[in-house]
Amino acid sequence: MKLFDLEPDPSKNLLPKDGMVTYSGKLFSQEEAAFYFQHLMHHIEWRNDEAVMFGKKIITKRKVAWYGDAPFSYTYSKVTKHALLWTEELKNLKSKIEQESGENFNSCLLNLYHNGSEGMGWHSDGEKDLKKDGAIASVSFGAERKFAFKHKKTREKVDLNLESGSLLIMKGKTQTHWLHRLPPTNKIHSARINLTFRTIIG
Ligand SMILES: O=C(O)CCC(=O)C(=O)O
Ligand SMILES: [Fe+2]
Repeated sequence: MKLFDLEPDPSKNLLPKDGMVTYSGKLFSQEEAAFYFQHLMHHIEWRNDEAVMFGKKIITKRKVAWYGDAPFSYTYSKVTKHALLWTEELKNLKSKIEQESGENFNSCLLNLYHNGSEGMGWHSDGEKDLKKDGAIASVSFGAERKFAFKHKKTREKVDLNLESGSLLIMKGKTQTHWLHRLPPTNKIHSARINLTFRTIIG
């Protein structure tokens, strides 16, 4: 019997309804997480993200990169991007996440937040290029940040902390009924890298 609820339980749904979010906690040791953080920081082709907001093209401070099985084109924040082909390390990460989640992925969006001033606003990942109700696996390395969900109708909120080396999975109707965000904070002065493994349909 588990006496204390300190360990994350990957079979527990964190959402009260209308979707499924599970948190596996730290899947990677501190050494592995440090290795991947450094490796990704230096070897990923990071670019400032372009988005269209209120009809104007803006460039975000956050950096992004997009990798996959094939040079897919993908429309995100109203701008079309093309995937680069997997690196060895990304392939290794993908197979570990596939084993752990029992899901398959064919692409990955990476985000680099240089410090707490950079975040991502409320959104859901329901773009038409994504498999409908497909699982999205989110892996974090570096600074621990808060992550939040908000129900689109009832406005109920669910928050959690995403630790370095951790895995979060969103699936089922989550993107239909819930928004999520990475809130900015003035308490964090170091970088975080996030990878979201996804399934693109051609
Ligand atoms: O950085 C994160 O944890 C989430 C990123 C995200 O929501 C996205 O890329 O769609
Ligand atoms: Fe997202």
